[in-house]
Amino acid sequence: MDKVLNKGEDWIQRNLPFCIYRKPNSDKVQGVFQNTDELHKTEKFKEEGFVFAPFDLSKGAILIQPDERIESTHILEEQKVVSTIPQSEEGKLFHINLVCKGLEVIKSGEIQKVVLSRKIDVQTKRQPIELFTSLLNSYSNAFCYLFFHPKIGLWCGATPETLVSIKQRKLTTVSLAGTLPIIDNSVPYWEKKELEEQGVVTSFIQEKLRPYLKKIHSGALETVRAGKLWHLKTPLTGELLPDASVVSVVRALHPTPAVCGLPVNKATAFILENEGYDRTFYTGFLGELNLEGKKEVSLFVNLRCMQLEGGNARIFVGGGITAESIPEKEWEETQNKSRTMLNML
Ligand SMILES: C=C(O[C@@H]1C=C(C(=O)O)C=C[C@H]1O)C(=O)O
Repeated sequence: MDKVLNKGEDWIQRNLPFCIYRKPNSDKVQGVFQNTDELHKTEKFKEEGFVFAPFDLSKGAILIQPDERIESTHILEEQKVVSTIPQSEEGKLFHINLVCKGLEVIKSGEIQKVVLSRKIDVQTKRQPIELFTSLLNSYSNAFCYLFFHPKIGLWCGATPETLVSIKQRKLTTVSLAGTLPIIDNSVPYWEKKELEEQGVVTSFIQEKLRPYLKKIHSGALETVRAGKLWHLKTPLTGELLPDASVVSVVRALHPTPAVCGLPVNKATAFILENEGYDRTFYTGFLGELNLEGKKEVSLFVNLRCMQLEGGNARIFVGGGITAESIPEKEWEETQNKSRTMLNML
């Protein structure tokens, strides 16, 4: 077995914290391993390590200290595993009611957009390293990871969404929203609803970043593939002003309306009151923090992910609700999104 995967396996056996991961379109698998089971947190994002932050950032972002770091090259293999797990209709009524409630608040004018989500519990016999290998082979353009901390749990995912990357003071992020299933590989026709929804996310990010950047450049709107789904994406770049800190940028961006809603405070309150479960680390973010002493970060939004516990896999899925949303379609969208992880089990 590959040395990074081997070490991950070893760290699970030894009950020690680590994250192994591969960045989008890279063949490099990297690992950050901590030698004690201490739970470290970061508030200022100035430390070196791997950060794993919850949706509710006030609960504190976890930091894995880079006591050991290794990397290797992963050669893609054809993915042979095809899931036999059927899609369940469980939770449909609750989710549809939740979307209807969201729509009422949107129609009252109090909220413009809210991202509503749910969890799906399924049994699996697959082992964490085996699952991570399947993610690597199936989702080459995603950020694939396997995270473990004995005091937090075991998570894995293949996210299509960058929160923010900062290299030599150059900032890169994306506005990602709008979802359609991939059918026959043909590029989809985007309706007004999706285009508007994604436009709102783009404007929010631009506004939020303006105080920290010299200039902000928006690239062309693209249709991108994430597993069996299409999304709309606008790349955004800029140069950080000399006094702009990483923590201020992260706090300005998180949570974006792609995972929370608008206005952020009201959408957050609606989510916490009505979703009926705790998102914990789903729609939080994760990634490299100042590794090798460089003031560089590479953070991704924790989407298309699941938490593994014993033989249970808890998959998390959600979607943006706006005035034009149709509850039944929103349910289907979460079903489609769940396939990204379900197909690995
Ligand atoms: C919330 C999720 O995805 C987010 C919501 C999207 C949407 O509403 O269309 C699209 C991509 C993500 O920004 C998820 O995958 O669970």
